[in-house]
Amino acid sequence: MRTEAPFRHGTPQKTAVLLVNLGTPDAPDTPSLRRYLREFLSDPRVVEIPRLVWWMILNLFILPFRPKKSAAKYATVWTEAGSPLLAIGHQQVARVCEGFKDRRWEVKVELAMRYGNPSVASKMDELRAAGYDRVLVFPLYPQYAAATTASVMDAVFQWAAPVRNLPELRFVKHYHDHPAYIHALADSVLTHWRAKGRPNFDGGDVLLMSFHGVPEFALLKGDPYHCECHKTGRLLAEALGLEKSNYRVTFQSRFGKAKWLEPYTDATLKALGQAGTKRIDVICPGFLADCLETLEEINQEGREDFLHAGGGEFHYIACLNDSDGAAAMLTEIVAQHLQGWPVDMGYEDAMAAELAASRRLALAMGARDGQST
Ligand SMILES: C=CC1=C(C)c2cc3[nH]c(cc4nc(cc5[nH]c(cc1n2)c(C)c5CCC(=O)O)C(CCC(=O)O)=C4C)c(C)c3C=C
Ligand SMILES: [Fe+2]
Ligand SMILES: [Fe+2]
Repeated sequence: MRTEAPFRHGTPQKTAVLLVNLGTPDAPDTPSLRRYLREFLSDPRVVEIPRLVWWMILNLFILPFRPKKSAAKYATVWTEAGSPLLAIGHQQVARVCEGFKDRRWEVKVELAMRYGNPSVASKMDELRAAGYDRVLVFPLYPQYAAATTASVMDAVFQWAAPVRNLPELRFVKHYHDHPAYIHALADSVLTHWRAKGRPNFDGGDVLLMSFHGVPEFALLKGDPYHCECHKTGRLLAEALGLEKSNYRVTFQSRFGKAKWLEPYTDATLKALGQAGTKRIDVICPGFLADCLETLEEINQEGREDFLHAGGGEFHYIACLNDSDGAAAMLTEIVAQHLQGWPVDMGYEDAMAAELAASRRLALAMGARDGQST
């Protein structure tokens, strides 16, 4: 148990939300990748192989080779603001803060990464030191998986173990079928179709929904991830008015030799290309933010697989990122989970927020009027 500051009576009740995503290396270079992959792949939630056997495989066969290859891939998607996953995460935090201001809510929003920086423990420490006595932990994965969502929960419990005076804690488990999530996804597809034209589904075009894979044994051992991905796929197809033959649900990013959830995205892309499919649109609904797995694996490698195999047009539909749909959805889901916790601003802050909101509205209307002339 750690030594803590003495308890004080009468401290105001404050609420915080911690958005958590997977994590990313600090830089697209081999040492950073080795550090990141060591932490990520040492998590027993991620690789469920007996520890001693896995320790040998990881240290003898993976960490000497994979970091260099992965660093080269990260370099192709790295931006001036750093890793896309982290940079977009910060934008998402800003959008949720805006959403709260509009609701006249005073809720602190922070971002943490399950692996790498900023760590879950460092953010929980900061929140506790600043007196946040209620924390909603929101793993940003729409579909629950032990390898991702439960691992975020583990990180919070590990942080909590030596703490005496714990904050109240809540967790979002998943939102794979939340109407605001499905609506945001459908809206992003429709926006893409408005800009690029709607695929000719009667002519065999396909909307491919690619989710990150997990080993097949996870499904057999009771992990709901596979079912939740399929439910998201079905609800998105319904929202778009698609027939079953118009879309596919596939799984990407296979790691290691075991059988993973099928059908695999890369094999499907090649098969669709070989079948002479004229156009496919690819969306990755399981990723809230664009990252290596979407920008490199799908939009670069997947595109090449499809076109090389003889496919026609390849369209990549970006993740929800910091879109209005993502902002509305995140704010809505957080609001539902904060019920009963103190969130309201004091009078003066509420007035300032009112002013800022009317300024934003005036600016938006000005921009709209400017566009239409
Ligand atoms: C969206 C959900 C994710 C699940 C489920 C998931 C499971 C999972 N992943 C690996 C191995 C790797 N994943 C890597 C990158 C990566 N994975 C996710 C998301 C899920 N992973 C994201 C968002 C990212 C990208 C992070 C970024 O910085 O952009 C990597 C690292 C990259 C590489 O070296 O290829 C590995 C390795 C396993 C083993 C697993 C489930 C059991
Ligand atoms: Fe992954
Ligand atoms: Fe299933």
